[in-house]
Amino acid sequence: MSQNTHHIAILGAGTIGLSMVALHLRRPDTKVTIYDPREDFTTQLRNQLPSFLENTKTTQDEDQDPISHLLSTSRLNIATSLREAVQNATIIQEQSPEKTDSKQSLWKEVSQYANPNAHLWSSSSGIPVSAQSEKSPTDVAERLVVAHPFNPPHIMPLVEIVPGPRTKAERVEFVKSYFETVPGPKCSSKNLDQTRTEPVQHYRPIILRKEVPGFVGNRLAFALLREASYLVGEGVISAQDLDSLVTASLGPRWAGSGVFESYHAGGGEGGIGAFLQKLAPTVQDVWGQLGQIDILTDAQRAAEGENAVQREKWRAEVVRQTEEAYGPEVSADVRANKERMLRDVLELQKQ
Ligand SMILES: NC(=O)C1=CN([C@@H]2O[C@H](COP(=O)(O)OP(=O)(O)OC[C@H]3O[C@@H](n4cnc5c(N)ncnc54)[C@H](O)[C@@H]3O)[C@@H](O)[C@H]2O)C=CC1
Ligand SMILES: O=C(O)[C@@H](O)C(=O)[C@H](O)[C@@H](O)CO
Repeated sequence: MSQNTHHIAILGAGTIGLSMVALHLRRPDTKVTIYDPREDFTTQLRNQLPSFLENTKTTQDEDQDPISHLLSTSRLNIATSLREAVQNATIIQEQSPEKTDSKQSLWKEVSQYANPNAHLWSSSSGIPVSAQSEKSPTDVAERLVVAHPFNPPHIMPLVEIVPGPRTKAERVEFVKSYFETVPGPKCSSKNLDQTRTEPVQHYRPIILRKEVPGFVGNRLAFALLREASYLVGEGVISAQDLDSLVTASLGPRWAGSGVFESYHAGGGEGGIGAFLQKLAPTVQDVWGQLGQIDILTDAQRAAEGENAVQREKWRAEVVRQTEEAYGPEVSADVRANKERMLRDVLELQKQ
């Protein structure tokens, strides 16, 4: 194994943190130190991490307990404090709870113990660098970049890179080139052509040109979630039928062509310009009538009391119907099947 070029401190090893560990360990030139304050962390690590690693086949002996193998070779290390995790790291990546004050405190503590040249990455879904670095020394704002993954990062290729207004360009270039050179997951389906001789880039980092709350991926996803929730709440369609509608149309379409390329094709002669011209009345009608619903914070709900019920009546219906269709939570078997499908779809995209 090559000399460890990258020593990565993973702060927060929940859903995203563990998936990121599997992602980073696919590079032969990395070692990972994990820190998480939860009391049952080591148990959770041993129970959960192997399923992520099985997709990446990082151990030579498939029968060997992968965690013990990684710990014995020091490719994986467990820290008992944040200070221990970051003190020798070249890259520090947080996957802590999506709370601004929590991330601000984390970076402030990191700045006390980390190497002043360490790269600082946040996996946040929507909290920008400018907010996260507010309580830290200036150099944190210059080093910190959001590298927002889509779940599960050990498989999903998007890394949404969101620099802050003071993030130095070389920090952005580094995170982009790092993820571009992370090997992809193994494909699951044997009937896909596995004869490729040259590796194909798997991760697709995309750099945003300015900060916006929610970045881009989640703004798009949450716009669809809002309309979908409105339509279910109004009784127009069931949650399960809406999901089927998406997987029978938009889902497969968008696996091959994005929003604008799809409408460019849909416009026929004249492309998207013609599409927008021809469909303008219908599109404008729909845009003018999209669902205006709210999702309240606990504080807002408490403050509004009875009124809150009206503003978010859709929520109870969406939860009820989704649980009725799919059970109280997604089972491990279903999750594994969806991941297998995802790996195959991504393999097809490369062909
Ligand atoms: N769950 C998802 O689908 C995605 C989540 N994200 C983002 O990733 C981050 C983590 O999300 P999840 O993994 O879903 O959360 P999670 O709740 O599964 O894991 C968070 C972990 O952070 C630990 N933690 C709490 N305080 C900490 C601290 N001060 N230092 C280190 N660790 C600490 C907790 O013990 C927990 O294990 C959030 O910012 C979230 O927005 C990004 C993309 C997708
Ligand atoms: O959808 C995803 O995987 C990411 O875009 C997210 O950030 C998550 O959905 C997040 O919003 C929920 O934790």
